[in-house]
Amino acid sequence: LESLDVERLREDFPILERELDGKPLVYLDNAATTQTADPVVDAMSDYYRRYNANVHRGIHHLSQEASIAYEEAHDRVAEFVGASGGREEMIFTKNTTESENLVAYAWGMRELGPGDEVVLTEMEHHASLVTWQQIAERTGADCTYIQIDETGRLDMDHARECITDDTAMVSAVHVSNTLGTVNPVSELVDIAHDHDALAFIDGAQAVPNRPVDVEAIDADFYAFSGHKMAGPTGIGCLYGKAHLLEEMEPYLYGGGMIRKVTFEESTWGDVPWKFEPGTPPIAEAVGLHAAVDYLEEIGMDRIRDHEEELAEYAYERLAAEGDIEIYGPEPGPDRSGLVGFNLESVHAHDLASIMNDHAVAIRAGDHCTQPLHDRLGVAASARASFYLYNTREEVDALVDAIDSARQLFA
Ligand SMILES: Cc1ncc(COP(=O)(O)O)c(CNc2co[nH]c2=O)c1O
Repeated sequence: LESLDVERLREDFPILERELDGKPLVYLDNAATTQTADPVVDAMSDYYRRYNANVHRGIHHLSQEASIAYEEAHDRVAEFVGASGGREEMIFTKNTTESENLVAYAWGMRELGPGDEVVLTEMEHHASLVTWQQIAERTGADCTYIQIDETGRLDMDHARECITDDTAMVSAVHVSNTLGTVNPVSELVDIAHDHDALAFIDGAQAVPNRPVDVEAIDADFYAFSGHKMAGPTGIGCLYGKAHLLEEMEPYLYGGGMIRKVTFEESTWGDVPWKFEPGTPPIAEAVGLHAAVDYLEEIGMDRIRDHEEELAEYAYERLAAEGDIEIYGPEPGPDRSGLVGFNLESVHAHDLASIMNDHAVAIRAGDHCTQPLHDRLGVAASARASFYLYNTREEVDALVDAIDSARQLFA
C-alpha cells in the first residue's frame, strides 16, 4: 500500500498550523476527537449558506434539497460501513453514547428481564458499561464481564465461559480507547449468535481508523461518532439489522417519527425516521457525508497502516525509556493507533499538564473506563492517540516533552 502523503493531508486541517506560546501544536488526542477536515467545514458552510431548511420534505424547494441531503447522508454512511440496507439500517443520533442508549432503552427495556444476562468486557467505555448496568438494574437482568489478560487482550476462553444460553446481549468495544486493543469482534459475535444472543459492537475507535464491514462482523448493532472521524460533533450513528430495527419500538417521541396521531393513539414512521424525533442534525449529516467521502478517498486501510506505524514507533520509543509503563498489546494487528501509558512517579494529570506547556496535546485521566483502570491498578493513565495527519516527528516531540517532565520531577 502506498503510504499517506501526510504533508499534503495536513493542509486540509489548518488548525494543525497553530502555535501555542511560539511552539508548534502537536495534537495527539484523536481518540477523544479528531480535527475537522476542510471539505467537511466547506460542506456544512455550503448547506447553511445555500440550502438551509428543515427536513421531512416540506413543500418548498429548500426543504426538498435539505431533506434529500439528509436522507442521502444515511445511505452514504451505511455504504461506508458495509450496511447493504442503506438508510433503513442507519440511524443518526447525537453520538456513540446516545446510540448505545437507544439500543439499551428501545431494545433492552423491553426484552431484558430477571435471569437474562448482558455480557460486557472489562475494557468497555462508560457509554456502554454504565448504560447496560443501569438497564440491567431496571429490568432485573445481570451484567457479567469478559476478563482481559496480562497483555490487555480479551481472554477468549473466559468469553466462552461468560456467554451462555442465559445471555441475551453481548456488548463489546471493537477497539479499546484506553489499551488500543483491537478485539476479535467477529468471533465474539459468532459466540453470541451460537447462544441466540444479540451482539452490540461499540465502534467509536474503529470506524474512523480502519475498514469496518458490519455485515462481515455480523453485528446486530454497531455504533460510532462523526467527531472521531474528521467529521462534526453532534452526530452519531447506529447501524442495526433491518429486521431488528423494524421490530423495535422507539423510546423518544415527537414530530417526524410518527405516521398517524389521534387523541387516542399514535403509529410510527418507517426506519430510520421513527428513531429520529424532532429536528435532526442536518448540517452535521451533510458534514459527516463529506467526512466519509474524504476518508474513503484516502483509503481506510492506508489510514489504519499509518496509525499502526506511528503507534509502533511511539511504543518502541516509550518502551526504550525504561521508566514508562505501557498498557495494551505489543505493536501489531491487535493494537490500533493509540498508546496508553504512565511515567513512573509522575501522575498522568501532571504529565499532561507539562506536555501542554510544550504544546503537546495528549489526554490524561480515566478515559471513561474507570473499572478498567481499577483492573490495571492505576487511577489514571496518559494517552497519545494518532490520526492520518500525525507524523513520526510528532512522536519525537511527545518523547522529548515526556523527558522534560522527567527532568522536572527528578
Ligand atoms: C470506545 C468508546 N466508546 C464510546 C465513546 C463515546 O463517544 P461519544 O459519545 O462520541 O463521546 C468513546 C469516546 N471516547 C473518548 C471521548 O473522549 N476521550 C475518549 O477516549 C469511546 O472511545
